[in-house]
Amino acid sequence: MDTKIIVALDYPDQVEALKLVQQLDPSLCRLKVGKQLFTAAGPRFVEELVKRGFPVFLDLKFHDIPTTVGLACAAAANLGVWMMNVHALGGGAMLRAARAALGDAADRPKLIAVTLLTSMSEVDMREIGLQDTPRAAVLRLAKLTKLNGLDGVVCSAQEASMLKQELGKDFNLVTPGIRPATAEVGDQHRVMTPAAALAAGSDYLVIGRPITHAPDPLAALLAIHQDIL
Ligand SMILES: O=C(O)c1cc(=O)[nH]c(=O)n1[C@@H]1O[C@H](COP(=O)(O)O)[C@@H](O)[C@H]1O
Repeated sequence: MDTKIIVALDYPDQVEALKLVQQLDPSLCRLKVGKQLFTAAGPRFVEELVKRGFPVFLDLKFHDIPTTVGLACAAAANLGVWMMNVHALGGGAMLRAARAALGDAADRPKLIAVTLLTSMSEVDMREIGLQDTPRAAVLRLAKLTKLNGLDGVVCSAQEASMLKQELGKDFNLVTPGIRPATAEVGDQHRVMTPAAALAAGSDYLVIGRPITHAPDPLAALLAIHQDIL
């Protein structure tokens, strides 16, 4: 099965992460390694997950000068990951450098750009000088991302139907901020349930705490699968 669920392995170290990974297999979910686990466990752990057959999304959200980001993307590709990301706010030159670093082989990693973090509200945007609405900012950054040859964006599911319509079905939409109806929202602002997110056009659902903080994470993952059948 080509699963659309990406479990965010937001754990303090590889021992904790492996407790969940050992219960999973690649037909159930893809795995995301983000800043916390990567900083603690390092690239060898990413390679271990790849070796176990999981498509791995390396979520380091690169945002730096174009040369640095290009070199970082090339290093990430060497780990054998399925997907990686950068911040669209890094600008066109940075996006082009990231994309160029991955080459054109059929099995290159997918490269996506974060538009506006799902934790950001309109109030947060004003604080950093962004004067438009979240939808307008996301659309603008997604267009910039597509123009520069990337494979898709990270956005909230609340923007998914607009982006599918504007940017076409082949442009991947990866949506965090996914909350089953009974889950706590936490620090996320622009959230949606798994079924609603898929109906809106999300290609992949990134889900962390509703699974990793559940008393039985595997049961929580299986319940989400049931929900979206
Ligand atoms: O790039 C991401 O994955 C990401 C982008 C974004 O805008 N918002 C967002 O929450 N994420 C990541 O998605 C995951 C969401 O986790 P939960 O909020 O626990 O489900 C975290 O690992 C975040 O780092």
